[in-house]
Amino acid sequence: MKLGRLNHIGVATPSIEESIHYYRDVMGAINIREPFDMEEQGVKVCFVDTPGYDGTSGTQIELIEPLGADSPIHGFLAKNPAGGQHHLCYEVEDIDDARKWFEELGKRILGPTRIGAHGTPIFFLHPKDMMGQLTEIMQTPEGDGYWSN
Ligand SMILES: CC[C@H](C(=O)O)C(=O)SCCNC(=O)CCNC(=O)[C@H](O)C(C)(C)COP(=O)(O)OP(=O)(O)OC[C@H]1O[C@@H](n2cnc3c(N)ncnc32)[C@H](O)[C@@H]1OP(=O)(O)O
Ligand SMILES: [Co+2]
Repeated sequence: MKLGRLNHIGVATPSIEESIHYYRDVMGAINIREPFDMEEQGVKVCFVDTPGYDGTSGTQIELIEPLGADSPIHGFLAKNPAGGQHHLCYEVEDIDDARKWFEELGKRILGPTRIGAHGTPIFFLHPKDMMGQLTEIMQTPEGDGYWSN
């Protein structure tokens, strides 16, 4: 398996609205995308571009706020009420190959492969098997050209 780009840093927050003010007014972020709900994933999501992000490549901050009683990030926010760094998301060329790779290494995969916030297949790896880091693996969007260079 080949490690791809760091697509985004997931940052849990009790309030995306408050976090937008922070990234805009304290951190001087220029491009803050429209928040959107992902009910099936139990989160409201808002992407903040970091310098160098050009719409397809570069790293974004992915702000995530709990959505619904079953949100998977309630536990994290109970332990970290102000929020904070929640997960890292790396790109891969083929999500099925990557899933097989981690399964063969005995890493716990959290739930099924499903469609993530960028509209491509993703899965999560348990932090306890990944040096303490909740890790999201995401397939690079079609037509991106990253893997053919
Ligand atoms: C999909 C849309 C979007 C995208 O990019 O496409 C997203 O990224 S959505 C992100 C939100 N969704 C998820 O995080 C799904 C995967 N997460 C989970 O299944 C849970 O959050 C889980 C299992 C990682 C943690 O569950 P819970 O909070 O209920 O806590 P546990 O007591 O079960 O945790 C066990 C153990 O892990 C530690 N932990 C929990 N969260 C994290 C974290 N983010 N980073 C590092 N470690 C974490 C927790 O403290 C426990 O450790 P212990 O030493 O036993 O206390
Ligand atoms: Co994510």
